[in-house]
Amino acid sequence: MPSLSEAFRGHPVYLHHKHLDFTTLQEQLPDSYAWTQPDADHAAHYYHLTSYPSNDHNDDTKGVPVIDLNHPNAPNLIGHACKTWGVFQVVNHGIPMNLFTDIQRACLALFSLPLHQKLKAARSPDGVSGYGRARISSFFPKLMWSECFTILDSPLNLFLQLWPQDYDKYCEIVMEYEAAMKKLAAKLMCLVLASLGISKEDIKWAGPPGDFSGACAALHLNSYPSCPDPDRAMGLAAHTDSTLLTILHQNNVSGLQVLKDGEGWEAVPPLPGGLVINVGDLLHILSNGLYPSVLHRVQVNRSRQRFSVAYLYGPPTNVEISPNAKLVGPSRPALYRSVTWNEYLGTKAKHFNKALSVVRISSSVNGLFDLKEDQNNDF
Ligand SMILES: O=C(O)CCC(=O)C(=O)O
Ligand SMILES: [Fe+2]
Repeated sequence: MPSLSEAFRGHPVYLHHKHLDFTTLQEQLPDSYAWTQPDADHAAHYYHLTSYPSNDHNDDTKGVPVIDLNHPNAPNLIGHACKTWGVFQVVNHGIPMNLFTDIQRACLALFSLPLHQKLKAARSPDGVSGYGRARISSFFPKLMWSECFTILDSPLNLFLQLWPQDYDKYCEIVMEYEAAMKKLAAKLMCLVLASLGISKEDIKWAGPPGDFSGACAALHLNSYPSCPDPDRAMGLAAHTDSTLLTILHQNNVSGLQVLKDGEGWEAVPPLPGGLVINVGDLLHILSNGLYPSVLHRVQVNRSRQRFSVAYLYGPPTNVEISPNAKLVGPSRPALYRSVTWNEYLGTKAKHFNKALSVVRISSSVNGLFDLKEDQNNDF
């Protein structure tokens, strides 16, 4: 089985822009980072969207659902959130607060290093681990106001470059964070599957103990520096994740937005200790289109640096993911052909915003399965 690292390396995207030092760009937004003309309406200009007035009679318009993982009805609440939003926040997830404080400390230390030091751990042209721009940058003509540090498996070799003396303590934090996320992701998988009427026994790669130990994952440490002209800049452009699930921690600076069908962009406010859970493209496929993979983006602000840590979780790279048999029937044909994560990453690298439609086999059923054909999807 190819490791996730090998899977990425097999499907490179080309990030040809040279790196700029954000600390020297605090006066004026360079044209290469200006996504809108001065005075243009940001969201309407880019996505032909306007915010619709919210409908107070409908619970689904009251913001991204927040779910207590210890709630006895958690699977149903999660199912409803996945179906209507493709995203929810969880609290009472069992991850201790000090792990968030530690990982934020690591982010601050890492992104505060001088550019020449960060570039010692730069992503290689065909690789995915290390320091650089978001992988989705290659699909856009303008640059994003963000930096990303991607970690697959162990951060050791990368951190040795950044902190020849101090690498150990930061490695420990990242490894502990990854282990905690892996456990939580398995728990979330069980809840999400239960919400679809699927048991973990139905998912072969979950393994006999049902702990999903063969799962693969990557970690994105993201930094969004304060920006001199936030209305014209873009922190991270709209995309969906190529994962089953993404677990996202954000520091207490807002900026994340998700697209709610028929409503426009909605902010996902940071909750102390809360985690944002995104439905990714592979879960969309597994659910036979019942759960939309959420389109999300990040906006920046003038005065505060934002950090986020995204745990991108998927199956073993060579396992076929297809609409689950329990969700397929005469009145509900399979909407997608089966695809491995490895193959899907290749489809993403080539077709980006059309990747889901490339693996789709049936165009529409009673309007139930509403694929956003023109959305931007990426890891
Ligand atoms: O920074 C965020 O809130 C989102 C990050 C994200 O979407 C990603 O890393 O894929
Ligand atoms: Fe994302």
